[in-house]
Amino acid sequence: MQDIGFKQKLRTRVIRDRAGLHEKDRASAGRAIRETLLTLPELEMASSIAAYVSIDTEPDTRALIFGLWKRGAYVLLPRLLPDNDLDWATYEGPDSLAPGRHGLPEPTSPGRGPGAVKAADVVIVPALAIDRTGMRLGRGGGSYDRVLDRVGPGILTVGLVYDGELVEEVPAEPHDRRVRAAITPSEGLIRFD
Ligand SMILES: Nc1nc2c(c(=O)[nH]1)N(C=O)[C@@H](CNc1ccc(C(=O)N[C@@H](CCC(=O)O)C(=O)O)cc1)CN2
Ligand SMILES: Nc1ncnc2c1ncn2[C@@H]1O[C@H](COP(=O)(O)OP(=O)(O)OP(=O)(O)O)[C@@H](O)[C@H]1O
Repeated sequence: MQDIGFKQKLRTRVIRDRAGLHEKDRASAGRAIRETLLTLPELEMASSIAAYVSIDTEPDTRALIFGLWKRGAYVLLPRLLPDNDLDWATYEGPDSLAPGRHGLPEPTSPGRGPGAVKAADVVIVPALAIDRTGMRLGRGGGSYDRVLDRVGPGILTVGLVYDGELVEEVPAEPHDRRVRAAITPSEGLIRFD
């Protein structure tokens, strides 16, 4: 119970700190993260990649998604379902997104079901904070805990955070799932196992 309060405090702190960032910080963080990802061997070899379209103050992922698609990868993007689970559909270019629930930019192509993420070779995950064991704090819908549960053991799951969001400890509840790596703009890729 104490952990739930701590989780909410950490979430509020990160969201407040992110609100102080400027558009250029978001863009430059996105650029650094994209550079790291586009040159990562696992990404270069991946034929199918699950990603997400950045919103608000998240590090920008649009150029990353476009870059992956341009080089011929099959990019899966989430669609938020009523129970906060995620459906997956393919990115078909910048004009193939439209606002869904909460105004999230979502793919307009047909949904392939929550299980479709199992076909991804790499899964790129949003996060507010990640600790050095890979424990991750999200928005609180539990969407990605379900996603990470479905993904096989050999698949790279990577959370994208700003510098300073790689923290000492993210409090964990039993349903929480770890990512195998994180990327920060300054440190690049950090693997946890
Ligand atoms: N870019 C991005 N896409 C994502 C996620 C994410 O964290 N980032 N998600 C990660 O799981 C899922 C969407 N989850 C979301 C859940 C709530 C809100 C949201 O803004 N909700 C309220 C504010 C808070 C609230 O009332 O609870 C709102 O509409 O204002 C947005 C996304 C899937 N897609
Ligand atoms: N496998 C699951 N099936 C259904 N509900 C789940 C599952 N895992 C977690 N949840 C629910 O979702 C909520 C998750 O809260 P938590 O604070 O852990 O989310 P989060 O990991 O920070 O968010 P997200 O993964 O959406 O970014 C809890 O209320 C939990 O009961």
